[in-house]
Amino acid sequence: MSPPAIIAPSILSADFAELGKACSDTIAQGADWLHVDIMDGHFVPNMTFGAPVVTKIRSHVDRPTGAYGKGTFDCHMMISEPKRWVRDFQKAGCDLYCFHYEAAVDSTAADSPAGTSSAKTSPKELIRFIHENGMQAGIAVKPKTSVDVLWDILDNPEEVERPDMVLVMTVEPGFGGQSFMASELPKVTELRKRYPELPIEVDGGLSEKTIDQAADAGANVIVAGSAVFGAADPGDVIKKLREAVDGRRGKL
Ligand SMILES: O=C(CO)[C@@H](O)[C@H](O)COP(=O)(O)O
Repeated sequence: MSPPAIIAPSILSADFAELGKACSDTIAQGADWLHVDIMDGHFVPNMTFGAPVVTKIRSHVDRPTGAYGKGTFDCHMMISEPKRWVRDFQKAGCDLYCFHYEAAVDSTAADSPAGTSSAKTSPKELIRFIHENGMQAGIAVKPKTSVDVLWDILDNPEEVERPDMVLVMTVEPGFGGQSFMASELPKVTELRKRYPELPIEVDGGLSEKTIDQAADAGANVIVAGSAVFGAADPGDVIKKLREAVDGRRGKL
């Protein structure tokens, strides 16, 4: 059976002037995780914030008691040098460090302090490094990246080098409020067929209007920014997203 729904509102759509309160309110309204979008202005054409802000908002939400637990900080690293920031984000309170496949394999990444450069770091090595630093590891793919690049990584016999979650982007990363790309769902279908128990996250354009398609494909970790933070009743939206996913468990 596919894993249960995990609803992870993206705080990119929250009021940044009240970010700590937005985080605690959203968890109180029924969210499981908080999806924390980290953008460097290089890997994506937008910037958000770094580890110091994560440290501050972390104190507004109780830490999860186990893997995938309530209060998980799911940090989506839209950055060119994912290895460089692993230790900083672990110290800041990140629980799940989700890097982009495209950034890990891009050997044109800028120079970094010794031992921290992402250049020539394979996804497998990076996953191992994230695990060694006490976090769960996620791997994300942009819309133009084929899901075929993931089979070798997911089938790795070395458990410490296998990701705990795959994130399939359903928009081009960089901004909230974009239209959902249903064209990305065959990736989710294929992942769910091969890995019945793998947490599969979808991110971008998820709402009450698009959740049924994503849930039918087999996604169980649902990121929603504008749909949650723009709602009159965020708790009701979170509940409906959860019902759509959990209603399909056992039928996929
Ligand atoms: O990673 C991103 C954007 O790059 C997302 O997390 C968005 O923040 C989701 O926002 P909505 O599409 O749900 O408004």
